[in-house]
Amino acid sequence: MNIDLKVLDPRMADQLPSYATPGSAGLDLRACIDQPLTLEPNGWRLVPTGIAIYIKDPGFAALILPRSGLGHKHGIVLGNLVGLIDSDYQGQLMVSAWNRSDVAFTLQPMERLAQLVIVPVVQATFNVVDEFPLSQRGEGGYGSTGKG
Ligand SMILES: O=c1ccn([C@H]2C[C@H](O)[C@@H](COP(=O)(O)OP(=O)(O)OP(=O)(O)O)O2)c(=O)[nH]1
Ligand SMILES: [Mg+2]
Repeated sequence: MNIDLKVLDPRMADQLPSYATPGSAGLDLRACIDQPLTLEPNGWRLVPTGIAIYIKDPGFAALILPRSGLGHKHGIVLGNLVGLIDSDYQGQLMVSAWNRSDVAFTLQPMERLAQLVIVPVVQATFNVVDEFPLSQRGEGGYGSTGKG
C-alpha cells in the first residue's frame, strides 16, 4: 500500500523509513533530535521523528512499537507502551521514549528508536442487546481455563 509521507526534517529525506528485509513488518523510526538526549533512569521524553504520514484509509492504522534490542538490552521502551496512529492523523509521528531501566541512556541524533507497523482495522458498530447467546466461555476469564 502507498501512504502519503511528509519530510518535516531535511535530515530524513535520504533515510526514509523502509523495510530492512523482504519479510520485515516494521519500519524503523529515527530520533530526529539536534543533540544527544539523555534519558535518566525512569525518565521519559517525547521524541520527534521528522516525518508525518497520512494513512487516510480508515481501514488501516499504524502502531509504534519498541525495538527489541533497545528494549531488552537498555530498557528503552515506550511511555505509552504502544503508540496508535489514527488514519486521519496528519501531525508529526512522535515517540514517547521511556527509560524503564535504572541506568541512564543517551539517545543519539538520528538513531533508530522505535518501529512503525501498518495494520488493518475494522471499525465496529454496536448492536445493543439484553442477553448474548451463550458461548462456551461465557463470562469466564482471568485464568478460568486453568494454568499451564
Ligand atoms: O505514540 C504515539 C501515539 C500517538 N501519536 C499521534 C497519532 C495519533 O493519531 C494521535 C492521537 O493519539 P491517541 O488517540 O493515542 O492520543 P489521545 O491521548 O487519545 O489524544 P487525542 O485526544 O488527540 O486522540 O497522536 C503519535 O504520534 N505517537
Ligand atoms: Mg485518542
